[in-house]
Amino acid sequence: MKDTVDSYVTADGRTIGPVVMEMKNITLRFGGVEAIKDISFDIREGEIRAIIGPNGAGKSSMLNVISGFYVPQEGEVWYKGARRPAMKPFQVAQQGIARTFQNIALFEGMSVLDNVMTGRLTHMKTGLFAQSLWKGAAEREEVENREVAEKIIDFLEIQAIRKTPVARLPYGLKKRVELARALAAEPSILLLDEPMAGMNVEEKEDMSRFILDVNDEFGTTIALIEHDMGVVMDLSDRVVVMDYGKKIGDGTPDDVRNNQDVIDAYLGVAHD
Ligand SMILES: Nc1ncnc2c1ncn2[C@@H]1O[C@H](COP(=O)(O)OP(=O)(O)OP(=O)(O)O)[C@@H](O)[C@H]1O
Repeated sequence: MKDTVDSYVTADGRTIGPVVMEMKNITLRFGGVEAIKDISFDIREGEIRAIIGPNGAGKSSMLNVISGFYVPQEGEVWYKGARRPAMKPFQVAQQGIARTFQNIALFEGMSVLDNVMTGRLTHMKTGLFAQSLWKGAAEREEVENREVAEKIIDFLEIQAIRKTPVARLPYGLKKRVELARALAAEPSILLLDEPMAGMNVEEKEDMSRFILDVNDEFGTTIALIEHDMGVVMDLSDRVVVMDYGKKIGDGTPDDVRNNQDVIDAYLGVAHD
């Protein structure tokens, strides 16, 4: 039912809209290695969609296809009802798709606020030339960008460290700053690359809460990849499971939890 209806309301009262992104028969090779083998799935507006799988399953490769870092040899990416041509990552970002990275990619010497401001770059219309001609527009833009950045900093409860250089922050907070920077782009789809990796239990709980709050408050569609099946089950509306580059499960957390192929993959049952 959920695959065909335009929109539906979840048990916790959130509205999940129609399909916003569709991966159709994606195959990605690195030389002789097929990292993704003929995988199709979709992402609906407003949902939290997880892609999970054991080590080497192809999750990062898939996230990199969505964000434009890799162009698949076969298959199509459809976004907002149109086939997306091969694009550079910055063009994908301009289309409203923001991401975080597994190995935090922040400017360590810059303050939290300045890092979050870099997330506004895709929104900056006034180039250097225009700025020199028309200072007023550039100033207005700066004020607007700062307001968005400050709102997100408040929302993610990192006001107290807004002036602190990122290098001085513990790992869990750096991950939160990275989330803030991605959100500053006001994305339609937010891609999270193993947002809970390397975190302790408390930090994982915090991150889960912020992901849920972002989705609820801003209505942001979220697609995340995660190694650990447990942490995403409570968080996600639907889950794609990959193993050895193939899709072995796709559905609600309960669907995939009861899927024998998924159970085998996580228990390390031998493959043909
Ligand atoms: N740039 C690359 N060049 C060559 N092979 C690659 C490259 N990136 C990934 N692979 C291979 O593609 C397969 C899928 O890797 P990928 O990193 O997408 O899996 P993953 O599910 O994200 O793994 P992990 O959970 O360990 O991060 C692996 O066999 C990997 O060795």
